[in-house]
Amino acid sequence: MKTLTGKDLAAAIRAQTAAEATAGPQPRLAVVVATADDAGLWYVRSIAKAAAGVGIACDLVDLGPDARPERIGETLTRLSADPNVHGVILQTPLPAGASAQELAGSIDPRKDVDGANPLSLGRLAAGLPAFPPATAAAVMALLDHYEVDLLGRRAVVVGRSTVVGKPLAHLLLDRHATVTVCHSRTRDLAAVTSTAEVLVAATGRAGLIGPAHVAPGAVVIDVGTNPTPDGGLTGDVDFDAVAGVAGALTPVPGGVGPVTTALLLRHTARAANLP
Ligand SMILES: NC(=O)C1=CN([C@@H]2O[C@H](COP(=O)(O)OP(=O)(O)OC[C@H]3O[C@@H](n4cnc5c(N)ncnc54)[C@H](OP(=O)(O)O)[C@@H]3O)[C@@H](O)[C@H]2O)C=CC1
Ligand SMILES: Nc1nc(=O)c2c([nH]1)NC[C@@H]1CN(c3ccc(C(=O)N[C@@H](CCC(=O)O)C(=O)O)cc3)C=[N+]21
Repeated sequence: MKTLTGKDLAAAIRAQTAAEATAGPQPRLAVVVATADDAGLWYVRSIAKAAAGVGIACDLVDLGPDARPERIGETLTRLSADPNVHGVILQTPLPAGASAQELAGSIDPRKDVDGANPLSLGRLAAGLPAFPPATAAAVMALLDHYEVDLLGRRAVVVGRSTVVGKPLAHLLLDRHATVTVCHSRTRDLAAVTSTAEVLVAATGRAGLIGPAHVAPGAVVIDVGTNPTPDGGLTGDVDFDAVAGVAGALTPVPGGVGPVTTALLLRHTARAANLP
């Protein structure tokens, strides 16, 4: 079994991004936050740190956990109109009553570096240029980096969220995989997932995917980042058990996560260089 780590790939993407970011005017990413959620704030801090490392300016726009949806929408509109800002993301979770999907409609698609605007998802589905969500792009980057063949292969995605499952299904389809998307209402999940040559888990359910879910030799990508009681992080895949069946498997931490952050920054540098 091969462990598909993301750390070296992320470092390579960051190095390339640093070169792109320093070639022209400094790219600027605005991160809009309206949460007190620990995981959300951890991710925001890690974005800020990584941005500093590649020469991208990162503005945290903290509206507080009680921000009203109108204020969040106005902020996204203002940042989208600001010529000094090249990338805009809205961190989740949001205050009760605020819809991330609805609000992300206020992010200019040209600055939508995490593919959150429904227009971006529509363009992706239509095969038009758009930034895919960084996480979905990270899964593709890992598959490409490890030269996993997709043409005509059976790919199964577990999870149908707008952030991961749905956009990823489109990206895999574009690469000519035969794609099946599973979710919480899927009957006999293991029967479906065990047909996959490429299996992606993005459910937020620690250990959901066990050896019975995986075909011998399959490539398994674990998107899940689930907090453990001891303050650590674990995936949706039972790593040790599945390692005995899979041909290749991404670890958590050290798999999709670092590549996600690196690609968010790459998207920001590219947004700054759009004609
Ligand atoms: N590493 C990274 O960069 C990132 C990691 N993540 C992680 O990925 C995971 C998924 O995130 P996200 O997509 O936002 O989560 P959501 O909660 O939005 O979606 C989860 C999806 O999994 C499905 N699901 C839940 N339970 C089951 C089950 N028992 N069997 C089959 N399907 C199930 C849900 O089905 P239904 O639609 O029916 O409810 C839903 O489609 C989380 O752990 C998150 O932290 C997310 C983004 C980035
Ligand atoms: N619209 C949206 N886009 C996201 O990209 C998004 C989101 N919503 N909601 C929350 C999740 C979570 N997320 C992570 C990204 C990187 C790591 C990461 O780099 N983790 C390190 C480990 C960190 C540790 O060890 O604590 C790793 O996996 O190696 C984790 C989690 C992005 N998310």
